Amino acid sequence: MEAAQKFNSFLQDVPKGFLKRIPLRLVHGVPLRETIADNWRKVEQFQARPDDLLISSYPKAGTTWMQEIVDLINNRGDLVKARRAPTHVRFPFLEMVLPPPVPSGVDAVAKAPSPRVIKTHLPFQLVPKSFWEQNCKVIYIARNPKDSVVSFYYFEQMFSLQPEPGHWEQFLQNFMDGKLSWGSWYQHVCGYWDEKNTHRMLYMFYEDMKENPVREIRKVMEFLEVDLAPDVLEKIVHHTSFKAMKENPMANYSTYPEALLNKSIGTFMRKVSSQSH
Ligand SMILES: Nc1ncnc2c1ncn2[C@@H]1O[C@H](COP(=O)(O)OS(=O)(=O)O)[C@@H](OP(=O)(O)O)[C@H]1O
Repeated sequence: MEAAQKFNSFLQDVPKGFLKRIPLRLVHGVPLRETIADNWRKVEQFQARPDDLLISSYPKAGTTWMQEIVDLINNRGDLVKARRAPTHVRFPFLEMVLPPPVPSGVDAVAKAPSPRVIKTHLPFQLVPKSFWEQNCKVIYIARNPKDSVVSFYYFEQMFSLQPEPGHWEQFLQNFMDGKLSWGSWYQHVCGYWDEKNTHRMLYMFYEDMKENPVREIRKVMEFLEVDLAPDVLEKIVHHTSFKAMKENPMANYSTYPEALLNKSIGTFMRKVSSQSH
């Protein structure tokens, strides 16, 4: 909890006026928040280490869910260790830029001890080259576009730095045109799919994880080369269920600063949609 308090306390020093919705700017043809675009050189030049694990997805595809699964696997099902800090503190978000003095994602990764588990929403072509040079493992999660865009729409209303989502019809059109943050859903999921056999990549589907979590978590264990007893696997399945994570303040973003995530509008984990079963 201490780490979360530190993260939140940074925001008390943020000058007024920094907490506002930020327009997007193209970075190599991909729309990103201007603050991310301004910091782009640092992201591009990021130096990965061979034992870094990258967890990547288009926004709202189940990144947080995968982060929790990976953390519990890495900690052999130890709940106390997995609850040492909230998601956003446990896993630095590579391209994230929050108002100063909050450290950027690149700076947070640099401070994290190895082996590092790093989050990104960058499309394949924007992932820093060093990840591939170092032959890092990557877990990619894809979710169907309908649920992704609905989830994104609600999230954009809550997250105070993202552009105003506006009316649903326009938001949906922007999604289909690849004009939302992190670009085209289609190019995102296809970009990683096309490269999945040329890199150490595990390509996962949100819907498969819902359908059969035991089977899918086993895949992640194999990929991470961790063998766990059946009862530990069962424990991980239980603690990474939607219900358990929604009730876990270290996994449900309820500790995220109110100034950034307006929780009076909704919750990070909304509900399990019908398509997701
Ligand atoms: N355990 C579990 N089971 C099923 N679904 C889960 C789980 N954990 C997170 N979620 C849902 O994933 C959505 C958030 O996706 P991300 O974590 O990728 O969001 S983010 O882009 O990193 O902000 C968001 O989807 P919606 O509820 O549809 O908005 C979360 O509820």
